[in-house]
Amino acid sequence: MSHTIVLLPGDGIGPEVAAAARAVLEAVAPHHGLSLTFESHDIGGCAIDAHGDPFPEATAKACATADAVFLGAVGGPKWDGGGPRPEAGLLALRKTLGAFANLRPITLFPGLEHLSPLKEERVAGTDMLIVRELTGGIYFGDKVEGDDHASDLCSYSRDEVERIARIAFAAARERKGRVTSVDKANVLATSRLWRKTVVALRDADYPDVELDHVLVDAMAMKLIEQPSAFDVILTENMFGDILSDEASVIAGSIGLAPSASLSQTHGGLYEPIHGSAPDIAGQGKANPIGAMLSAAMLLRHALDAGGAAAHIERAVADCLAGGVGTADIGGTEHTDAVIAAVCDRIGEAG
Ligand SMILES: NC(=O)c1ccc[n+]([C@@H]2O[C@H](COP(=O)([O-])OP(=O)(O)OC[C@H]3O[C@@H](n4cnc5c(N)ncnc54)[C@H](O)[C@@H]3O)[C@@H](O)[C@H]2O)c1
Ligand SMILES: CC(C)[C@H](C(=O)O)[C@@H](O)C(=O)O
Ligand SMILES: [Mg+2]
Repeated sequence: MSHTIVLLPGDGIGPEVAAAARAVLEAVAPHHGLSLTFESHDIGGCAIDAHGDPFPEATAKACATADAVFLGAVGGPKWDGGGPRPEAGLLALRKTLGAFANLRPITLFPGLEHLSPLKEERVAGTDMLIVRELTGGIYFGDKVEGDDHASDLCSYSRDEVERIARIAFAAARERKGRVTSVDKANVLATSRLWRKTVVALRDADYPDVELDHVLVDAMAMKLIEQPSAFDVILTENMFGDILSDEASVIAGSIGLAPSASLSQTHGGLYEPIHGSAPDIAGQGKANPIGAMLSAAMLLRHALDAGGAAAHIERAVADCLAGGVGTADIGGTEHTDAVIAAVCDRIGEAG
């Protein structure tokens, strides 16, 4: 049986890293008896330019029927001057797929400890999973946008909190058994509902999982103070967005960080956590590793192909340990050379 993967390269470095995801998927597939079919569609700024819409109907249809969707990145200064926003296309995609559970693993690769802005002894042992709620909160509440006044409503229901918390508790059981829930319960009503719901769920269904709560401002500090203290970090949409960029740099570079956005009704959406990086687009400087590791997450979560996922992850780790890399991780290679090195390694280790 062939699996259909929709590629949404998007804008800026999006096409460069989407090519990396496709390359590793094509390299690994024959070793694991997988047959993959790829389709590419427009989203974001390029879709505004071509169709006047950041999330065209044809893209929505293709994504809905695909086994999984891979997205490069959207956005850029070209579309910042008013009119439709590229980012609206990504938010509509996440909502349409019901991709509520955004998993952002932050792993320190052996041999890359020196890249962290933190001292090596402080960063050693860092291995955390950020579980970010992705289809609720302030991103999706009612908006008022006027010249003299604007507002964004932040709203969460108990059900929305419970379903993302279940993902975090289940993940913790497969890891070190600890969840840190991050909120702003000293100020926000949504955070107080969040905390109450998370505590009740843990007590009822996950009493074996250790749970603590940290306010988001303190969390921004603690991540830097002691990143290795954390196992699973559970948080709402906007806090997760911010903390995951911070955490990615602790492990060396935002270019290394992958993500999976899981749905109850679809195979999910897979994307590196970085953006379209207009400052380096088209120069061969984009680190493709986050995209490749997102492709591995796609294999594991959407296609139940854990062996193929681990095959990509081993090839990536071997190449990084061997000093292959783009400038953001201290290397000298062009994006395409990193892609070629990882694909060669996949072939050798087949
Ligand atoms: N998922 C997405 O599509 C997504 C995510 C974040 C930002 N964005 C959009 O991207 C645009 C640019 O946003 P930004 O500059 O704040 O964030 P960004 O993540 O694009 O870039 C931040 C910094 O990280 C660097 N960087 C990012 N990815 C890299 C990679 N793979 N390799 C090497 N360096 C990398 C960039 O060069 C830049 O210096 C905005 O329009 C924003 O809305 C999109
Ligand atoms: C582009 C933007 C809508 C997006 C987000 O905030 O979710 C991005 O920052 C991310 O982290 O995927
Ligand atoms: Mg972000």
